[in-house]
Amino acid sequence: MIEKRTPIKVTEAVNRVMAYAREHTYEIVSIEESDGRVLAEDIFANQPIPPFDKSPYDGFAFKAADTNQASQDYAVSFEVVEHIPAGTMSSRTLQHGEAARIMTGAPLPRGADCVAMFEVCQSYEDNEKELMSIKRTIQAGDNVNHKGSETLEGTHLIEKGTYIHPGVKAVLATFGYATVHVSKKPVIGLFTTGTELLDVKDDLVPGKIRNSNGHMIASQIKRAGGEVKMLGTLADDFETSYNAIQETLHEVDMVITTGGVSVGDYDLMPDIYDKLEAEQLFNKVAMRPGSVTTVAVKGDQLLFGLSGNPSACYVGFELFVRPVIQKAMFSKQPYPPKSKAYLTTDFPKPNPFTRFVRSRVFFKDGQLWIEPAGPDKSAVVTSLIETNAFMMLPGGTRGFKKGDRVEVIFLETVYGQKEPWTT
Ligand SMILES: Nc1nc2c(c(=O)[nH]1)N[C@H]1C(S)=C(S)[C@@H](COP(=O)(O)OP(=O)(O)OC[C@H]3O[C@@H](n4cnc5c(N)ncnc54)[C@H](O)[C@@H]3O)O[C@H]1N2
Ligand code: MOO
Ligand SMILES: [Mg+2]
Repeated sequence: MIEKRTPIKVTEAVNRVMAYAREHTYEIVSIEESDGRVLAEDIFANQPIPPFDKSPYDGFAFKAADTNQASQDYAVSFEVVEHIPAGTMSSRTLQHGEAARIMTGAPLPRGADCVAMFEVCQSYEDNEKELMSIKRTIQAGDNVNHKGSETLEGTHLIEKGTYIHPGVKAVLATFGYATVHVSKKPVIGLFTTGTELLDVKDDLVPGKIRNSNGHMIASQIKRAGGEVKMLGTLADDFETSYNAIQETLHEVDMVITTGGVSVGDYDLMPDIYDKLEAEQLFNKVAMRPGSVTTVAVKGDQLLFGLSGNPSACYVGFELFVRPVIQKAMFSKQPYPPKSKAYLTTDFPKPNPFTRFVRSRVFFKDGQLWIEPAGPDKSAVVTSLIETNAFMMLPGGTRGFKKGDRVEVIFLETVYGQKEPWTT
């Protein structure tokens, strides 16, 4: 008699796993190497932006009050007493009737309170003196980027847990962060299991297949932000598999195995978990594919027993492993974002369990549409080519029609959402 497994809801399974998700430690990397990493520190403005009153235009700086009498019929003249390129502080204080020729980004000279663009000024020379005239009034503060007008010193600007993208890097550079505290990538030990598995370099032989899960999951780990420790393929032999898994526990933050979690004669993972004295959080989830996904915990270390079937394996990773990796990296939004889209085609299959259909989501005419990416079978690998989302169909439903609104879980995005979604 095989053991009877009791399926639990996906949401409950995710919650059980996330109860063991922990923030990891940090490491320091150069700003150049920080792309795609996650900030492990809050960033406060250690200076105002801009750090000084500066000109946003190429033009002239002067005292605005000097233009009070100016009009289309009456030009006010200034003597141009200095030139201020960007990067240079003026050494003098402007007096009434004096102007400084100033470039975009240059600091305003003392005594000046406005800037007029070249386009509204007339430059000329008289008696070897450099002069400028203007036929309009300018108000104090016009065309000045005031110190601190963008950001005051001390402002909390970037939250720990923020994904580092080009815009974040621009701000880090502004504040002089040559090195950045980023979350250390969690190291995930990855075993593939199955006597039938060949290496990617091997020629096919009868009865065997190439190991695709290893490369797929390694890539999913990297996409989720983790670091992979490839531990190779284990034949379906209890002792060698048990020893290999046991030995690796102290070298990695968590372990993923693929295959061997169902009820077959060579599905060894449940017994390996028992011998490891790891507690199984669940061994059956009310979902398709990936219903046999098993997660165990030894001490506080998570062991993910993903299904051997490629699509089930893929789905199991995104639902259960990805949020743990995200949490380890301080993400405040560890769950894949969810929205709704219009179904492009009939999907007549009934859904006894929550179904995660590997799908392609896209925009058309301002609406989000979703279509199944290929045959919806757990053993299928080719439907993963076009997959950038899951269509999540609730358990207990009887099939869907073209044009129905269905739920979408996005996979190809670095932005998650704060709340776990419910099925
Ligand atoms: N009597 C029952 N049989 C099965 C059940 C069940 O409930 N009762 N569940 C089915 C479901 S659902 C799934 S999913 C699979 C899960 O199988 P396992 O997780 O035990 O995985 P394996 O038996 O090791 O392999 C299944 C399948 O996947 C292929 N595979 C395995 N590893 C890889 C790899 N690295 N790369 C590519 N393909 C791989 C393997 O050759 C098998 O074809 O069990 C059902 N059976
Ligand atoms: O767990 Mo299986 O993937 O439901 O097909
Ligand atoms: Mg099996």
